[in-house]
Amino acid sequence: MRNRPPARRGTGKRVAVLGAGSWGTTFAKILADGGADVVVWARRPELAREIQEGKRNSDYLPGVNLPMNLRATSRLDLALAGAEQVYVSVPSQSLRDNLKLAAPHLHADATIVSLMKGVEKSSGLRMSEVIAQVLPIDPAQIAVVSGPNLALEIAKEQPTAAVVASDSLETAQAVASVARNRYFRSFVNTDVIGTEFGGVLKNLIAVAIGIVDGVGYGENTKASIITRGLVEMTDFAVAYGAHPDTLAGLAGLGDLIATSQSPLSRNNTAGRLLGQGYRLADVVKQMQQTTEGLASVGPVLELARAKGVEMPIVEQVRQVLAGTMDPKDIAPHLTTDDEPKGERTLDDQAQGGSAVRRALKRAFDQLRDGGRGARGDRP
Ligand SMILES: NC(=O)C1=CN([C@@H]2O[C@H](COP(=O)(O)OP(=O)(O)OC[C@H]3O[C@@H](n4cnc5c(N)ncnc54)[C@H](OP(=O)(O)O)[C@@H]3O)[C@@H](O)[C@H]2O)C=CC1
Ligand SMILES: O=C(CO)COP(=O)(O)O
Repeated sequence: MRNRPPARRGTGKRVAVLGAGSWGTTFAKILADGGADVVVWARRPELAREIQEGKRNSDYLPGVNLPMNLRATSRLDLALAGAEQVYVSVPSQSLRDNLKLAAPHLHADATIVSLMKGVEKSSGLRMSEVIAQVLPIDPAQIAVVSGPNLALEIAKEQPTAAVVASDSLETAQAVASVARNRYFRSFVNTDVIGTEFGGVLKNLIAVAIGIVDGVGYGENTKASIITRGLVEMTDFAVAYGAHPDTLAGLAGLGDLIATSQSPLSRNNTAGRLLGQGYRLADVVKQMQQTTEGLASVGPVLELARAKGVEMPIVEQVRQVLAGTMDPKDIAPHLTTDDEPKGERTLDDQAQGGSAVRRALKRAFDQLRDGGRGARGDRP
Protein backbone atom coordinates (compact mmCIF):
# COMPACT_ATOMS: atom_id res chain seq x y z
CA MET A 1 0.00 0.00 0.00
CA ARG A 2 1.47 3.38 -1.03
CA ASN A 3 0.54 5.14 2.18
CA ARG A 4 2.07 2.64 4.55
CA PRO A 5 5.38 3.85 6.04
CA PRO A 6 8.18 1.32 5.49
CA ALA A 7 9.62 -0.70 8.34
CA ARG A 8 11.38 1.44 10.94
CA ARG A 9 15.13 1.89 10.73
CA GLY A 10 15.87 3.95 13.85
CA THR A 11 16.31 2.47 17.28
CA GLY A 12 14.75 5.35 19.23
CA LYS A 13 11.35 6.22 20.64
CA ARG A 14 8.38 6.03 18.27
CA VAL A 15 7.02 9.56 17.75
CA ALA A 16 4.64 11.28 15.31
CA VAL A 17 4.55 14.79 13.88
CA LEU A 18 1.18 16.12 12.73
CA GLY A 19 1.57 18.74 10.00
CA ALA A 20 4.12 18.60 7.19
CA GLY A 21 4.57 22.33 6.61
CA SER A 22 7.86 24.12 7.14
CA TRP A 23 8.00 23.66 10.91
CA GLY A 24 6.42 20.20 11.14
CA THR A 25 8.83 18.79 8.54
CA THR A 26 11.82 20.55 10.09
CA PHE A 27 10.89 19.29 13.54
CA ALA A 28 10.47 15.77 12.18
CA LYS A 29 14.01 16.07 10.83
CA ILE A 30 15.26 17.30 14.24
CA LEU A 31 13.69 14.26 15.91
CA ALA A 32 14.90 11.78 13.28
CA ASP A 33 18.44 13.20 13.39
CA GLY A 34 18.28 12.77 17.18
CA GLY A 35 17.61 9.06 16.72
CA ALA A 36 13.82 8.89 17.14
CA ASP A 37 11.62 6.70 14.96
CA VAL A 38 9.49 9.42 13.35
CA VAL A 39 6.39 9.33 11.14
CA VAL A 40 5.13 12.67 9.88
CA TRP A 41 1.49 13.14 8.87
CA ALA A 42 0.79 15.26 5.77
CA ARG A 43 -2.86 15.84 4.96
CA ARG A 44 -2.11 15.77 1.20
CA PRO A 45 -1.15 12.30 -0.07
CA GLU A 46 1.16 13.76 -2.73
CA LEU A 47 3.17 15.61 -0.08
CA ALA A 48 3.35 12.49 2.11
CA ARG A 49 4.61 10.59 -0.93
CA GLU A 50 7.27 13.16 -1.74
CA ILE A 51 8.61 13.04 1.83
CA GLN A 52 8.34 9.26 2.10
CA GLU A 53 9.83 8.38 -1.28
CA GLY A 54 11.90 11.38 -2.31
CA LYS A 55 13.00 12.55 1.16
CA ARG A 56 12.11 16.08 0.07
CA ASN A 57 9.42 18.65 0.85
CA SER A 58 9.80 20.99 -2.11
CA ASP A 59 6.74 23.14 -1.22
CA TYR A 60 8.02 24.14 2.19
CA LEU A 61 11.74 23.34 2.42
CA PRO A 62 13.19 23.68 -1.07
CA GLY A 63 16.68 22.26 -1.45
CA VAL A 64 16.66 20.40 1.86
CA ASN A 65 17.41 16.67 1.97
CA LEU A 66 15.41 14.92 4.67
CA PRO A 67 16.83 12.02 6.70
CA MET A 68 16.51 8.55 5.20
CA ASN A 69 14.94 7.31 8.46
CA LEU A 70 12.11 9.88 8.32
CA ARG A 71 8.80 8.31 7.25
CA ALA A 72 5.59 10.01 6.11
CA THR A 73 1.97 9.12 5.51
CA SER A 74 -1.33 10.88 4.81
CA ARG A 75 -3.10 8.39 7.11
CA LEU A 76 -3.52 9.64 10.66
CA ASP A 77 -4.07 6.13 12.02
CA LEU A 78 -0.73 4.95 10.63
CA ALA A 79 1.12 8.05 11.78
CA LEU A 80 -0.22 7.72 15.32
CA ALA A 81 -0.04 3.94 15.76
CA GLY A 82 2.26 3.29 18.74
CA ALA A 83 3.42 6.93 18.99
CA GLU A 84 4.53 7.77 22.55
CA GLN A 85 5.01 11.45 21.75
CA VAL A 86 2.88 13.40 19.26
CA TYR A 87 4.24 16.76 18.06
CA VAL A 88 1.59 19.03 16.55
CA SER A 89 2.45 21.69 13.95
CA VAL A 90 -0.66 22.79 12.08
CA PRO A 91 -2.01 26.37 11.87
CA SER A 92 -3.38 27.35 15.30
CA GLN A 93 -6.85 28.04 13.92
CA SER A 94 -7.06 24.44 12.66
CA LEU A 95 -5.77 22.72 15.81
CA ARG A 96 -9.18 21.93 17.31
CA ASP A 97 -10.47 20.22 14.15
CA ASN A 98 -7.23 18.35 13.57
CA LEU A 99 -7.19 17.11 17.18
CA LYS A 100 -10.73 15.79 16.81
CA LEU A 101 -9.60 13.80 13.77
CA ALA A 102 -6.57 12.48 15.62
CA ALA A 103 -8.27 11.68 18.94
CA PRO A 104 -9.55 8.17 18.06
CA HIS A 105 -6.04 7.07 17.04
CA LEU A 106 -4.07 8.51 19.96
CA HIS A 107 -2.48 6.25 22.53
CA ALA A 108 -4.01 7.02 25.98
CA ASP A 109 -0.57 7.65 27.55
CA ALA A 110 0.86 9.66 24.66
CA THR A 111 2.44 13.04 25.38
CA ILE A 112 1.05 15.78 23.13
CA VAL A 113 3.57 18.48 22.26
CA SER A 114 2.49 21.79 20.72
CA LEU A 115 4.96 23.38 18.33
CA MET A 116 2.51 26.16 17.46
CA LYS A 117 2.68 29.90 18.19
CA GLY A 118 -0.86 31.21 18.01
CA VAL A 119 -4.02 31.60 20.07
CA GLU A 120 -7.41 30.34 18.96
CA LYS A 121 -9.33 33.31 17.55
CA SER A 122 -12.78 32.15 18.63
CA SER A 123 -11.84 31.37 22.25
CA GLY A 124 -8.59 33.25 22.99
CA LEU A 125 -7.16 29.96 24.26
CA ARG A 126 -3.50 29.01 24.06
CA MET A 127 -2.71 25.85 22.11
CA SER A 128 -2.04 23.78 25.25
CA GLU A 129 -5.44 24.91 26.56
CA VAL A 130 -7.15 23.80 23.35
CA ILE A 131 -5.39 20.42 23.64
CA ALA A 132 -6.54 20.07 27.27
CA GLN A 133 -10.09 20.97 26.25
CA VAL A 134 -10.37 18.57 23.31
CA LEU A 135 -8.47 15.53 24.61
CA PRO A 136 -9.24 13.62 27.77
CA ILE A 137 -5.67 13.72 29.09
CA ASP A 138 -3.80 14.77 32.20
CA PRO A 139 -2.08 18.21 31.99
CA ALA A 140 1.18 16.37 32.73
CA GLN A 141 0.82 14.77 29.28
CA ILE A 142 1.00 18.15 27.54
CA ALA A 143 4.16 20.02 26.58
CA VAL A 144 4.98 23.02 24.40
CA VAL A 145 8.13 23.94 22.48
CA SER A 146 9.15 27.50 21.65
CA GLY A 147 12.30 29.49 20.88
CA PRO A 148 14.26 31.23 18.11
CA ASN A 149 13.49 28.56 15.54
CA LEU A 150 13.22 29.79 11.97
CA ALA A 151 12.49 26.52 10.18
CA LEU A 152 14.66 26.86 7.09
CA GLU A 153 17.80 27.72 9.09
CA ILE A 154 17.32 24.63 11.27
CA ALA A 155 16.53 22.43 8.28
CA LYS A 156 19.99 23.47 7.01
CA GLU A 157 21.35 22.31 10.39
CA GLN A 158 22.35 25.73 11.66
CA PRO A 159 22.58 25.37 15.46
CA THR A 160 19.90 26.76 17.75
CA ALA A 161 18.07 26.11 21.01
CA ALA A 162 14.51 26.00 22.29
CA VAL A 163 12.53 25.63 25.49
CA VAL A 164 10.34 22.62 26.24
CA ALA A 165 7.76 23.50 28.90
CA SER A 166 5.27 21.33 30.71
CA ASP A 167 3.46 21.45 34.06
CA SER A 168 5.42 18.27 34.71
CA LEU A 169 9.19 18.72 34.70
CA GLU A 170 9.50 14.99 34.05
CA THR A 171 7.44 15.33 30.85
CA ALA A 172 9.46 18.35 29.71
CA GLN A 173 12.66 16.38 30.27
CA ALA A 174 11.33 13.33 28.43
CA VAL A 175 10.45 15.51 25.43
CA ALA A 176 13.73 17.45 25.59
CA SER A 177 15.72 14.22 25.60
CA VAL A 178 14.09 13.19 22.30
CA ALA A 179 13.93 16.66 20.68
CA ARG A 180 17.66 17.29 20.60
CA ASN A 181 20.58 16.50 18.38
CA ARG A 182 23.92 17.95 17.31
CA TYR A 183 22.35 21.18 15.97
CA PHE A 184 19.28 21.55 18.20
CA ARG A 185 19.41 21.92 21.96
CA SER A 186 16.33 21.77 24.19
CA PHE A 187 16.18 23.43 27.60
CA VAL A 188 13.31 22.70 29.98
CA ASN A 189 11.04 24.66 32.29
CA THR A 190 7.59 24.39 33.88
CA ASP A 191 6.31 27.79 32.72
CA VAL A 192 3.89 26.72 30.00
CA ILE A 193 2.08 30.08 30.01
CA GLY A 194 5.25 32.16 29.57
CA THR A 195 6.72 29.82 26.97
CA GLU A 196 3.55 29.79 24.86
CA PHE A 197 2.79 33.48 25.15
CA GLY A 198 6.41 34.32 24.28
CA GLY A 199 5.92 32.67 20.89
CA VAL A 200 2.52 34.25 20.30
CA LEU A 201 3.49 37.77 21.29
CA LYS A 202 6.82 38.04 19.48
CA ASN A 203 4.89 37.40 16.24
CA LEU A 204 2.95 40.62 16.82
CA ILE A 205 6.07 42.65 17.49
CA ALA A 206 7.67 41.06 14.39
CA VAL A 207 4.72 42.35 12.33
CA ALA A 208 5.34 45.84 13.78
CA ILE A 209 9.04 45.64 12.89
CA GLY A 210 8.11 44.49 9.39
CA ILE A 211 5.82 47.50 9.00
CA VAL A 212 8.64 49.82 10.08
CA ASP A 213 11.00 48.13 7.61
CA GLY A 214 8.44 48.46 4.83
CA VAL A 215 7.98 52.15 5.54
CA GLY A 216 11.75 52.58 5.34
CA TYR A 217 12.52 53.61 8.92
CA GLY A 218 15.91 52.58 10.30
CA GLU A 219 17.55 50.89 13.22
CA ASN A 220 16.59 53.36 15.99
CA THR A 221 12.89 52.85 15.34
CA LYS A 222 13.29 49.08 15.17
CA ALA A 223 15.40 48.89 18.33
CA SER A 224 12.85 51.04 20.17
CA ILE A 225 9.99 48.81 19.05
CA ILE A 226 11.85 45.60 19.93
CA THR A 227 12.70 46.92 23.39
CA ARG A 228 9.28 48.38 24.15
CA GLY A 229 7.71 45.32 22.55
CA LEU A 230 9.49 43.09 25.03
CA VAL A 231 8.01 45.19 27.85
CA GLU A 232 4.51 44.69 26.39
CA MET A 233 5.14 40.97 25.99
CA THR A 234 6.37 40.66 29.56
CA ASP A 235 3.57 42.75 31.10
CA PHE A 236 0.94 40.74 29.24
CA ALA A 237 2.39 37.29 29.99
CA VAL A 238 3.05 38.10 33.66
CA ALA A 239 -0.55 39.30 34.02
CA TYR A 240 -1.61 35.82 32.90
CA GLY A 241 0.71 34.05 35.35
CA ALA A 242 3.98 33.72 33.40
CA HIS A 243 7.34 34.02 35.09
CA PRO A 244 9.04 37.20 33.79
CA ASP A 245 12.35 35.34 33.32
CA THR A 246 10.75 33.18 30.66
CA LEU A 247 10.08 36.26 28.53
CA ALA A 248 13.72 37.27 28.89
CA GLY A 249 14.82 33.81 27.72
CA LEU A 250 14.81 31.87 24.47
CA ALA A 251 11.02 31.77 24.17
CA GLY A 252 10.73 35.56 24.58
CA LEU A 253 13.68 37.79 23.84
CA GLY A 254 15.49 35.06 21.88
CA ASP A 255 12.59 34.45 19.52
CA LEU A 256 11.82 38.17 19.29
CA ILE A 257 15.34 38.89 18.04
CA ALA A 258 15.30 36.02 15.51
CA THR A 259 11.86 36.80 14.14
CA SER A 260 12.21 40.56 14.03
CA GLN A 261 15.52 40.42 12.16
CA SER A 262 14.87 37.73 9.59
CA PRO A 263 13.35 37.93 6.11
CA LEU A 264 12.56 34.22 6.64
CA SER A 265 9.87 35.23 9.15
CA ARG A 266 6.38 35.22 7.66
CA ASN A 267 5.14 37.67 10.29
CA ASN A 268 7.98 40.05 9.51
CA THR A 269 7.34 39.66 5.77
CA ALA A 270 3.60 40.34 6.17
CA GLY A 271 4.43 43.48 8.16
CA ARG A 272 6.87 44.66 5.49
CA LEU A 273 4.20 44.33 2.80
CA LEU A 274 1.77 46.31 4.95
CA GLY A 275 4.45 48.97 5.46
CA GLN A 276 4.94 49.15 1.70
CA GLY A 277 1.28 50.01 1.38
CA TYR A 278 -0.37 46.68 0.49
CA ARG A 279 -3.81 46.14 1.99
CA LEU A 280 -4.33 43.27 4.43
CA ALA A 281 -6.41 41.23 1.97
CA ASP A 282 -3.58 41.41 -0.62
CA VAL A 283 -0.98 40.50 2.00
CA VAL A 284 -2.98 37.45 3.06
CA LYS A 285 -3.23 36.41 -0.60
CA GLN A 286 0.55 36.73 -1.04
CA MET A 287 1.46 34.80 2.12
CA GLN A 288 1.56 31.15 1.08
CA GLN A 289 2.33 29.91 4.59
CA THR A 290 0.87 30.25 8.05
CA THR A 291 1.21 33.79 9.45
CA GLU A 292 -0.01 33.43 13.02
CA GLY A 293 0.43 37.06 14.06
CA LEU A 294 -2.33 38.28 11.74
CA ALA A 295 -4.90 36.07 13.51
CA SER A 296 -3.57 36.66 17.04
CA VAL A 297 -3.83 40.46 17.17
CA GLY A 298 -7.56 40.56 18.00
CA PRO A 299 -7.64 37.87 20.70
CA VAL A 300 -4.42 39.15 22.32
CA LEU A 301 -5.79 42.70 22.60
CA GLU A 302 -9.01 41.35 24.10
CA LEU A 303 -7.04 39.33 26.65
CA ALA A 304 -4.92 42.43 27.40
CA ARG A 305 -8.02 44.53 28.01
CA ALA A 306 -9.41 41.89 30.36
CA LYS A 307 -6.32 42.27 32.58
CA GLY A 308 -5.88 46.03 32.10
CA VAL A 309 -2.55 45.58 30.30
CA GLU A 310 -1.50 48.37 27.92
CA MET A 311 -0.16 47.17 24.56
CA PRO A 312 0.31 50.32 22.47
CA ILE A 313 2.50 48.67 19.82
CA VAL A 314 0.15 45.73 19.31
CA GLU A 315 -2.76 48.22 19.18
CA GLN A 316 -0.95 50.12 16.40
CA VAL A 317 -0.48 46.85 14.50
CA ARG A 318 -4.23 46.23 14.80
CA GLN A 319 -4.94 49.67 13.38
CA VAL A 320 -2.57 49.19 10.44
CA LEU A 321 -4.19 45.80 9.71
CA ALA A 322 -7.63 47.40 9.89
CA GLY A 323 -6.51 50.18 7.52
CA THR A 324 -7.28 52.86 10.12
CA MET A 325 -3.64 53.88 10.67
CA ASP A 326 -1.13 54.97 8.05
CA PRO A 327 1.89 52.64 8.49
CA LYS A 328 4.09 55.76 8.50
CA ASP A 329 2.49 56.77 11.80
CA ILE A 330 3.63 53.64 13.60
CA ALA A 331 5.91 54.75 16.44
CA PRO A 332 7.79 53.11 19.25
CA HIS A 333 5.36 54.22 21.86
CA LEU A 334 2.06 56.05 21.53
CA THR A 335 1.59 59.64 20.56
CA THR A 336 3.33 62.92 21.29
CA ASP A 337 0.55 64.10 23.64
CA ASP A 338 1.21 61.15 25.93
CA GLU A 339 2.35 62.26 29.41
CA PRO A 340 6.09 61.76 29.88
CA LYS A 341 6.60 58.72 32.01
CA GLY A 342 9.39 56.47 33.25
CA GLU A 343 10.69 53.88 30.83
CA ARG A 344 9.69 51.42 33.51
CA THR A 345 7.76 51.88 36.72
CA LEU A 346 9.40 50.73 39.95
CA ASP A 347 6.97 47.84 39.90
CA ASP A 348 8.10 46.85 36.41
CA GLN A 349 11.70 47.00 37.55
CA ALA A 350 10.96 44.56 40.31
CA GLN A 351 9.15 42.19 37.95
CA GLY A 352 10.73 42.53 34.55
CA GLY A 353 13.69 44.90 34.34
CA SER A 354 15.87 43.11 36.81
CA ALA A 355 14.79 39.80 35.29
CA VAL A 356 16.06 40.93 31.90
CA ARG A 357 19.44 41.83 33.40
CA ARG A 358 19.65 38.56 35.29
CA ALA A 359 18.70 36.57 32.19
CA LEU A 360 21.27 38.34 30.00
CA LYS A 361 23.97 37.62 32.56
CA ARG A 362 22.87 34.00 32.71
CA ALA A 363 22.86 33.68 28.91
CA PHE A 364 26.40 35.06 28.89
CA ASP A 365 27.45 32.64 31.65
CA GLN A 366 25.92 29.73 29.72
CA LEU A 367 27.75 30.68 26.53
CA ARG A 368 31.03 30.83 28.46
CA ASP A 369 30.19 27.56 30.18
CA GLY A 370 29.58 25.79 26.84
CA GLY A 371 26.34 24.17 28.06
CA ARG A 372 25.86 20.66 29.31
CA GLY A 373 22.68 18.56 28.98
CA ALA A 374 19.03 19.58 29.09
CA ARG A 375 18.29 22.02 31.89
CA GLY A 376 16.27 25.12 32.63
CA ASP A 377 16.44 28.16 30.36
CA ARG A 378 16.37 29.89 33.78
CA PRO A 379 17.45 28.50 37.15
N1 LIG B 1 7.92 27.94 10.19
C1 LIG B 1 8.61 28.25 11.27
O1 LIG B 1 9.76 28.72 11.17
C2 LIG B 1 8.01 28.02 12.61
C3 LIG B 1 6.66 27.86 12.79
N2 LIG B 1 6.15 27.68 14.05
C4 LIG B 1 4.73 27.49 14.26
O2 LIG B 1 4.34 26.22 13.73
C5 LIG B 1 2.97 26.26 13.35
C6 LIG B 1 2.84 25.70 11.93
O3 LIG B 1 3.56 26.59 11.12
P1 LIG B 1 4.29 26.16 9.78
O4 LIG B 1 4.71 24.75 9.76
O5 LIG B 1 5.33 27.17 9.58
O6 LIG B 1 3.09 26.39 8.75
P2 LIG B 1 3.03 26.01 7.22
O7 LIG B 1 2.08 26.96 6.61
O8 LIG B 1 4.41 25.92 6.69
O9 LIG B 1 2.39 24.53 7.22
C7 LIG B 1 1.15 24.24 7.80
C8 LIG B 1 0.93 22.75 7.69
O10 LIG B 1 -0.29 22.40 8.35
C9 LIG B 1 -1.08 21.66 7.44
N3 LIG B 1 -2.51 21.75 7.79
C10 LIG B 1 -3.20 20.77 8.42
N4 LIG B 1 -4.46 21.13 8.62
C11 LIG B 1 -4.60 22.35 8.08
C12 LIG B 1 -5.70 23.20 7.96
N5 LIG B 1 -6.91 22.91 8.41
N6 LIG B 1 -5.50 24.37 7.36
C13 LIG B 1 -4.29 24.69 6.85
N7 LIG B 1 -3.21 23.90 6.94
C14 LIG B 1 -3.37 22.72 7.55
C15 LIG B 1 -0.71 22.21 6.07
O11 LIG B 1 -1.11 21.29 5.07
P3 LIG B 1 -1.03 21.66 3.50
O12 LIG B 1 0.44 21.63 3.15
O13 LIG B 1 -1.78 20.57 2.87
O14 LIG B 1 -1.65 23.01 3.33
C16 LIG B 1 0.80 22.30 6.24
O15 LIG B 1 1.39 21.04 6.09
C17 LIG B 1 2.52 27.71 13.47
O16 LIG B 1 1.82 27.86 14.67
C18 LIG B 1 3.84 28.49 13.56
O17 LIG B 1 3.73 29.67 14.30
C19 LIG B 1 6.96 27.64 15.14
C20 LIG B 1 8.32 27.77 15.01
C21 LIG B 1 8.94 27.98 13.74
O1 LIG C 1 8.44 31.30 15.09
C1 LIG C 1 9.26 31.45 14.23
C2 LIG C 1 10.70 31.55 14.52
O2 LIG C 1 10.98 31.23 15.84
C3 LIG C 1 8.83 31.59 12.82
O3 LIG C 1 8.35 32.87 12.65
P1 LIG C 1 7.31 33.17 11.47
O4 LIG C 1 6.06 32.39 11.79
O5 LIG C 1 7.13 34.64 11.54
O6 LIG C 1 7.96 32.70 10.20
